Amino acid sequence: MTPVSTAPSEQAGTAPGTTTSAIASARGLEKTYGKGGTAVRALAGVDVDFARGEFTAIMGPSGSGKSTLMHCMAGLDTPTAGTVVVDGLTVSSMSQRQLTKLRRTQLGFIFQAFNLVPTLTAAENITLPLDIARKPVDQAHLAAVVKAVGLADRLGHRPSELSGGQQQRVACARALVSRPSVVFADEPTGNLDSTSSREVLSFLRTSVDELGQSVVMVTHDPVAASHAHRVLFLADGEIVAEVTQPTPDSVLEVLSSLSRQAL
Ligand SMILES: Nc1ncnc2c1ncn2[C@@H]1O[C@H](COP(=O)(O)OP(=O)(O)OP(=O)(O)O)[C@@H](O)[C@H]1O
Repeated sequence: MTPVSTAPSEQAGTAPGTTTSAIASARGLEKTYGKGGTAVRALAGVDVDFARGEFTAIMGPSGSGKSTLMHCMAGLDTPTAGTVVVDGLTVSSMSQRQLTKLRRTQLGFIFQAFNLVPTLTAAENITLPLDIARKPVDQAHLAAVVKAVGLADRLGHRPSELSGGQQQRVACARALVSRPSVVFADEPTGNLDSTSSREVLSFLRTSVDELGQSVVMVTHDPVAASHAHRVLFLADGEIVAEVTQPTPDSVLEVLSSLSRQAL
């Protein structure tokens, strides 16, 4: 597919999706599911950099490879070819055991389903990854995260006593409490109303701007993507465009251009 026009990237001459100061990168990333006549090429040689201390959104039509890219970056899926490096560690050559440790200690995850443990309080859910990794809780950082998500008065509640938006904010706090190298969020607002979505997205942005976090989010929603610093667009398993300082309108414009090219 021909690349659509993009906003200027950080460096003149830089390919869409690549920057200089990266917390996570992929080079020549390919993923093919299945074999022979039924094989599906989900990623067709992706070069991408996710900048340190930035909020990056990944968009693209259904089936363009967004989740596959995120899963390969986060060690949840194994690439067919290419390399993935996260915070200096070569994820693509790790054993399953090393990947489990990486996910537990270096990465944070937020999914569309909140995946909270129903019998634990909000506070216990937030510190669960540290408890599992047997790491001490940095009380000052925990307090900062809890304050940023606005959950200080809900910490003793169980998930069933919280709204969907509050549950997702607990999941966000859980993803951030261990100061991961990168937080990967897959459609984090897919189950939320617009008010709760806005709260979760502004919290993700705050976690980047004020707590120095790096966040990568897959979304279908141009309004959600406009909270990011940069939006990457996938089509047919390739990065075809990027927009910096996105607005809902600039994101929609690129999406419409991509669907016109697909016709
Ligand atoms: N486990 C799998 N086995 C076979 N094919 C798969 C598998 N996972 C994904 N695919 C295929 O790979 C392609 C990319 O899928 P992927 O889920 O990454 O796309 P996506 O952009 O996240 O889509 P959506 O927006 O619908 O979630 C699709 O054609 C999909 O059907």
